[in-house]
Amino acid sequence: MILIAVGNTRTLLAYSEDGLHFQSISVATALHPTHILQLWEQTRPLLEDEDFALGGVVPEAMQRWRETLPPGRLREPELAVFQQRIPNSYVPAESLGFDRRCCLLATARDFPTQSSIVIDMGTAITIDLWADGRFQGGRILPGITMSIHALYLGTALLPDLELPMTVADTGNTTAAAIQSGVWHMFTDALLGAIQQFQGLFPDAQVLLTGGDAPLWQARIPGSHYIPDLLLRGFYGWLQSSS
Ligand SMILES: Nc1ncnc2c1ncn2[C@@H]1O[C@H](COP(=O)(O)OP(=O)(O)O)[C@@H](O)[C@H]1O
Ligand SMILES: CC(C)(COP(=O)(O)O)[C@@H](O)C(=O)NCCC(=O)O
Ligand SMILES: [K+]
Repeated sequence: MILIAVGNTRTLLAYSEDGLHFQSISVATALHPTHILQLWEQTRPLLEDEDFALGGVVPEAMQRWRETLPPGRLREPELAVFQQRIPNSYVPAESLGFDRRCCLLATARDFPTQSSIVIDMGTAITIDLWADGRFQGGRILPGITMSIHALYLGTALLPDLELPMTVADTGNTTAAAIQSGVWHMFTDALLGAIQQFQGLFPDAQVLLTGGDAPLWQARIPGSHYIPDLLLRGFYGWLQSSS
């Protein structure tokens, strides 16, 4: 079975035999599924009767996948299984993002009794709290690239910068000032959320994932970077669905 996880920027295709180790590729979500499958075949040939599992947070891109893949070969994970595994008060229940669900499922399975703060640094950033055997709720922030781009779009004179950034406490060029502002905004927002959540649940560990997580890990003391957290949760979700 090939897992397809559609994020706002990147789509992951992955194969695993044990749910812990993944062969995967990350491609632009904007590409057509036919093109993405061609790229996948450079990693691992598709079987004649290959099964697929689809989840994501971009309805239009997911619809393209449904139209491209043979109907009998496509599974989508069930909300009821998530609701049973992850008690929560999110309303409406179905609105919680697929990526957040997957990360919570993997966290709850690996650390059922320990509190965890799950930070997913993707197109947007989510900070979700697993504690006392339930999803306690979380925060949604703009992502790093999106924030830098928003300064460019909303002003006449600010340039569009690319990651990674070099950062000073005080910037003495426009670029350095933007980098300093964005960097400190996120460092302070993440450290502040961690401090508040650990005030509620002192045993809470910090798990980091998502495309921008490697850039930030060094700034978050004691955090654990888990690159495949979403895929691990997605895989486990499908196993318990069948
Ligand atoms: N090749 C790449 N293309 C675009 N963004 C990338 C790439 N590599 C890393 N990134 C960074 O990763 C972020 C997207 O992270 P990801 O977890 O893939 O997002 P999503 O799940 O929202 O699609 C972007 O904001 C960008 O800063
Ligand atoms: C918050 C998100 C945009 C993050 O997605 P990403 O940036 O990683 O692609 C996504 O989880 C989403 O669209 N969620 C739906 C709303 C919610 O979770 O409440
Ligand atoms: K994500």
